[in-house]
Amino acid sequence: MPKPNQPQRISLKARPIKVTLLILLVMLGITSMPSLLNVVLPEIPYSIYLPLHTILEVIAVVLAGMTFAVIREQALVKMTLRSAVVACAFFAIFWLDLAHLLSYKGMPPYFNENTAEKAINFWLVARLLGATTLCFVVLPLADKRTGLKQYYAMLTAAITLVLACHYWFILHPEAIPRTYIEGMGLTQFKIVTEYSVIFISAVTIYLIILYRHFQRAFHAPALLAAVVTTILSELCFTLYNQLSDIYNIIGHLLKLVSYLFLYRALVYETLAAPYLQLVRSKAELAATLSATPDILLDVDQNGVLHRVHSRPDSNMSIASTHFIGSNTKDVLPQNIAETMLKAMNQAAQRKGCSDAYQCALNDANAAAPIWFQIIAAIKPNTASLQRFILSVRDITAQKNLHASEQLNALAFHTREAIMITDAEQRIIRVNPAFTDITGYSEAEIVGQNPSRLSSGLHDKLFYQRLWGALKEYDVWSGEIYNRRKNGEVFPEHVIINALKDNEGQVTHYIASFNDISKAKADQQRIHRLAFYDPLTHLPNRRLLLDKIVDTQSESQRNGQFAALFFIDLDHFKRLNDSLGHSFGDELLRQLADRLQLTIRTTDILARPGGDEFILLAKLQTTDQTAAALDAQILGNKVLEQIRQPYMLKNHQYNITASIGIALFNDSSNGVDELMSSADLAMYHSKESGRNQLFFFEPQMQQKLKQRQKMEQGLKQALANEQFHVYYQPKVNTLGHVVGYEALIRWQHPEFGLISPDSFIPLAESTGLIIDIGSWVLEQACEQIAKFSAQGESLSIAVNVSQRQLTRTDFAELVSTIVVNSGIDPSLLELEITESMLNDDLENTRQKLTALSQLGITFSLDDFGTGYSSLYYLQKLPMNVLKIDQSFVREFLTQETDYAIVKTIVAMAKALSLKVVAEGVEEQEQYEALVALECDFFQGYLFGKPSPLS
Ligand SMILES: Nc1nc2c(ncn2[C@@H]2O[C@@H]3COP(=O)(O)O[C@H]4[C@@H](O)[C@H](n5cnc6c(=O)[nH]c(N)nc65)O[C@@H]4COP(=O)(O)O[C@H]3[C@H]2O)c(=O)[nH]1
Repeated sequence: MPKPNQPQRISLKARPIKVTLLILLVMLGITSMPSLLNVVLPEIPYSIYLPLHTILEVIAVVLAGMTFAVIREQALVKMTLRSAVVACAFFAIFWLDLAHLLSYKGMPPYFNENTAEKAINFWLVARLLGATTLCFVVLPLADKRTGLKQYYAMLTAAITLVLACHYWFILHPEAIPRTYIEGMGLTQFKIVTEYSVIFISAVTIYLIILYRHFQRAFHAPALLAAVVTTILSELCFTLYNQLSDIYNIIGHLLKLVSYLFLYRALVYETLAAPYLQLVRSKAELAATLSATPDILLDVDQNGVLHRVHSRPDSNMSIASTHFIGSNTKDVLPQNIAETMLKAMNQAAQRKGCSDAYQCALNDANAAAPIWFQIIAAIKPNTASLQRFILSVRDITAQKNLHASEQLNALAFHTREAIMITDAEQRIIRVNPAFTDITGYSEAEIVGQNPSRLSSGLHDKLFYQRLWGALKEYDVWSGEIYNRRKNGEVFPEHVIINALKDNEGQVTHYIASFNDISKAKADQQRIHRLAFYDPLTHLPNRRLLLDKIVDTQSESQRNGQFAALFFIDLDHFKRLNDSLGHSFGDELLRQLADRLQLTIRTTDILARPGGDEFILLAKLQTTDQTAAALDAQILGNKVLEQIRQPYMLKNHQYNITASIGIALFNDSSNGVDELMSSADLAMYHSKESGRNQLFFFEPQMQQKLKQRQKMEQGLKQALANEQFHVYYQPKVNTLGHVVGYEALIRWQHPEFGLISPDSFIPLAESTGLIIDIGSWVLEQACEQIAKFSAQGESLSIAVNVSQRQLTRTDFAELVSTIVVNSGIDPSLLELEITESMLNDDLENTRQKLTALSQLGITFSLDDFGTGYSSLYYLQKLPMNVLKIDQSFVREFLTQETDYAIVKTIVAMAKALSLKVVAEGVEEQEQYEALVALECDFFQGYLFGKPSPLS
């Protein structure tokens, strides 16, 4: 059965038609045989011929009429050019054949006397029209749609043709060329006309074959048979001589057969095809329904079930058939019935089909809800109650799949890059994060091997271990350096999982990774900050201590010596004070670079802070003397390098350093002890005139131990009341005591009386100076109060350390003590050394100003040993300048010292400051200083520092 939508090719498979064509060919052979053999066939008596002709023609006329009627009906439903032309042509053919039948010789007169030519004329026009129509019918053009107007125009033309034929053939036959002459037979005109019909039919056959691939609304094999039969029929009409000739009868018979074929081709097809289509559609529908997993319900607008279709194997089929006649509201769960109603309402509104509604059935026995999809469609041509076809589909699996797909998709779109490969390690999928991190789009990387990302930084062994772990444990995680599309190498933390099937065969590998460049950079930054000095990028104290411990254990193992060099720059502070901190920093940077180039790569140069550097050098010898020699050579090299001039922003600067060296070849001494040893040696080097190196020697050890003991004792000294304040008098030009300087002493139980020079730096470095300083201040204030109580207005000068001064609450601390003591603040003088004043001068100024507003006075101690900056004198609320005793000591013999003392006095006068000369030990010094207009004097000449009894 040809499919309705496929072109109907010419195929003579249709059996009856094949047989008919065969019979026709045989008939052609038989009928043409007498002509070919020149045998004269016997004539049929006209009395028999006429009724026979009449019967055949009546059948033909009826067929033509039926063709018109059926095609016309069809044309009114679906008007194409073909149906319109065939209907109108067969309307004309019906009338022309009828006229031919009625005007046949021997029939009652048809309007006037019948003649053979009159019947032939109607016949010829009908045949020509029939052949031309068939020729048109096969053209693809005939499939075009047309309208009623065109149809009626064609019908009018057909009627006009019929009327014109009647007019000419009945009233004016003489105007028509002769077709038959009694006794002579057919004229040339008649034969040519018949051949014309044959020619047109031959063209039709050609066209049928030409357009055989077109889909056409007729049965092509039957039409082909009709056209072939027409040709045979026409051939017969060219052969007869007498009207009652046997060819004439055969011709009429063939014409009838041709009409039957035509009817089959055009009419039967148009009637049968839709019916067959309907049958086919029904069968297809039945097949579709049996294949559909959906349950189909026929429900009316009230919700009453009329029909149910479900597959026999559906688990709802039995139950559903029981529901017929029931209302969905009564037999279905409420939410399902409501959803159905919603779908039906929407379908009714749309006059068609609803959306797909979803609802869940929460079955108590089921682990999860069962999901349904419901679609309603209006059932056409239903009576008063609107009916709907509802399709109910179980979409639970689909829903679950969708949910799991969504989950998968969600999991796939993480910030973590995901790469999936097949078992052959071909990448089959990557996620957007992969593209973000690597720069490769999915299209670029799919199909490639992951080695495309390789950085080349890992060796074969690395990958062997990776694949080994994957094989054994199905998982590997670690850090890999890979390469981005732009060539940049980046670290990633990756987890690779091997996925296996039921047989244990690897099907996929899934790698998920994070770009840890930033984390690594942060880690490095934190490491740098924690272990390196930000200025010089050298290891800091913490890292150095670790390295010392490592080196100590290494030395312990191999007995080789190592040396710790304490390198302290000489008078580095001067650089900061004169040129500023940025110059100081620059020098430290340059120095670090230089020393880095001087030392071996195995040596470690560190900067624990300030102007201090520590060098840890492995000496690679087990002999102490050789080690000391090596260390000395290295130390001198370092000193030499440090001594080289520095270019600091166009300023040439020279500096020296003092180095202390401690050797070790075991870990018997702790790191702290080792550091203290080197430190001590460095101090020794400083004490010995700087710019040199000293080894830590055993006798230094004694000092070191002493220092450690002092440090421990210092912590308890205040509580144990071991401190005492000594007072040294200050006299005026008349030699009268005008005040005292408070100088602390420490009465150590083991070491006896210790001078402040020995423990103040220790107190400074440990921070104990804060409490000690406050204690001295309290003592001094108490003493002033005592003087005042005795009626003596004597001032006391108290030394202030840098650590005290830098405290933010310094001013409050001092003022509280002063206020609590109830003394006249102007009797308290705070001594500040110039070297304390470089850091944050403004802050210091504010504190001193606050205290000076209280009445407290200030003196600048050790003036002349530092930069003797006028700037400080100008900025700070100073009252007194103290000339350092180093100038006083030899000023009478040393001209420069004399000049300095003289200048300082003159400068102080100019700035309205009082001058105190320190360390006056001789009468001559005193007199000379008086002559130089010094205001006050301190020294052993007037009294050593001692307790006031
Ligand atoms: N050769 C010689 N020396 C003389 C003469 N007259 C005084 N001296 C000594 O010179 C030092 C003067 O004190 P300084 O310059 O403030 O130097 C002080 C001061 O900077 C510091 N100091 C003393 N007591 C305190 C204190 O309570 N707090 C703080 N922060 N530092 C203190 O310790 C330093 C040393 O103090 P001292 O050992 O008491 O030493 C005192 C004093 O004994 C003399 O004619 N010849």
